[in-house]
Amino acid sequence: QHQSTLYERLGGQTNIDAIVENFLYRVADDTELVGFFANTNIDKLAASLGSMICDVSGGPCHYEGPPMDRAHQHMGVKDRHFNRLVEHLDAALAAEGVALNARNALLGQLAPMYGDVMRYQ
Ligand code: HEM
Repeated sequence: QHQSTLYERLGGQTNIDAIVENFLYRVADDTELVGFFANTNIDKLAASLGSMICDVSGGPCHYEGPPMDRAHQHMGVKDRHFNRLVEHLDAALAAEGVALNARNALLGQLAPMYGDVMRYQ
């Protein structure tokens, strides 16, 4: 049987880009989170997130943005913000047709970044 990579199970880059868009709309609609992104270039953020998801899912990308501790330093991120963001990502994955096992696999790749995201809060 064909062994598909997580990248393929996410639907490749076209669907990853749709997932990122869907996710960013959910964040924009969340009054607890949107303020963090007030000074962020959303097009650049979308490209960076798309590259990171491609990279960690085994796709043909290499994330070249800043490390997660520096990218999030001194934002005042709390656990509840982190959890909400993960919920929005899971909802975006589901809305773009990603199966439960692939959703959990991607979230499992991102969850270990918690320590880095929180390092300089
Ligand atoms: C595992 C969890 C997370 C991952 C994988 C992640 C990933 C990323 C990535 C790849 C970037 C782009 C970095 C760049 O290219 O400059 C970024 C930026 C950003 N993240 Fe996260 N993030 C996570 C959690 C969070 C949380 C919990 C918040 C706050 C609610 C947050 C808020 C932001 C903001 C505001 C930026 C933009 C910073 C700027 O304008 O330069 N992130 N994140």
